[in-house]
Amino acid sequence: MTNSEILTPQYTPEEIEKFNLELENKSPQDILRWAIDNLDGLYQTTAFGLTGTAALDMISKISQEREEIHLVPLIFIDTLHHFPETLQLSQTASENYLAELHTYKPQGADTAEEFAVRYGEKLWETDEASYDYLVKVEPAARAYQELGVRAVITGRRRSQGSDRANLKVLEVDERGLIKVNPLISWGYKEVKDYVDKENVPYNPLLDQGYRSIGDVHSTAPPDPNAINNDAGERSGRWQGKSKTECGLHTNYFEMKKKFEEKAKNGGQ
Ligand SMILES: Nc1ncnc2c1ncn2[C@@H]1O[C@H](COP(=O)(O)OS(=O)(=O)O)[C@@H](OP(=O)(O)O)[C@H]1O
Repeated sequence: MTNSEILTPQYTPEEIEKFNLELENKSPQDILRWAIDNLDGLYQTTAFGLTGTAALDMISKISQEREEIHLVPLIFIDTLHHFPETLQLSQTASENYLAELHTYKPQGADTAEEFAVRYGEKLWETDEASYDYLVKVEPAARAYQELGVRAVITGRRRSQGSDRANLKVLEVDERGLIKVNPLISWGYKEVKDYVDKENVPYNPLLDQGYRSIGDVHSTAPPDPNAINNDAGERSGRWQGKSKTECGLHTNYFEMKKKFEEKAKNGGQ
């Protein structure tokens, strides 16, 4: 762990707890207004999932009501294994909303082929933890450091279940990074209704039955019975495995330590 990876706190734990009590019953828009007004170094980290695009639209409307041009800048981690539809949406959505987009990729690879040459074929099958570290965790940490990120808006919601069921509006991670979850209390249908009503651009794969969209090799449409059912929203991810998170929202220092120890032992 290097000291430069630990952020100076913006608020004490007691203040964060107090803000959480105040924000718990607020609308996503009010949570976003609060975040924009009260957090330094604020970015939106998004894979352009339905929740993230809804939040982007809300931020754009807040900027309009305040007659401000600048939106919260976006961070997209291009794992090199996304669907073409997701990559296209990252371009069209950021351009439509005039939002500054910072795209980060794994170190030393620009394409899936280059990634395979450098780190091994189908690394997600042979060493999933190292894959997660290389494609998401390390690029995100690099983005946070290079851009001076101190707080991020995420698209996680309680209704997505598993580890997310007990989310708080504000969380402070092990680095001191503040994570804001503005749509925390919305279900899938509420998000979709908002997106439809406000004509928010969304991933066309949703119209083919997909719900939660990550890498091509670990994403499938959920069972049709789970469609529009909150519990099933993320059931198309990592099918047949107990895994429910990609590492981005897991303890950073633990992920990094495991990866570095493995690398030192020649990947064993
Ligand atoms: N590749 C990438 N780049 C930037 N940010 C990302 C990425 N993957 C996940 N996220 C952030 O995590 C939110 C939840 O994503 P998912 O439900 O797809 O789960 S997972 O993180 O992939 O496990 C997701 O919400 P959305 O904004 O709705 O995409 C983001 O805030």
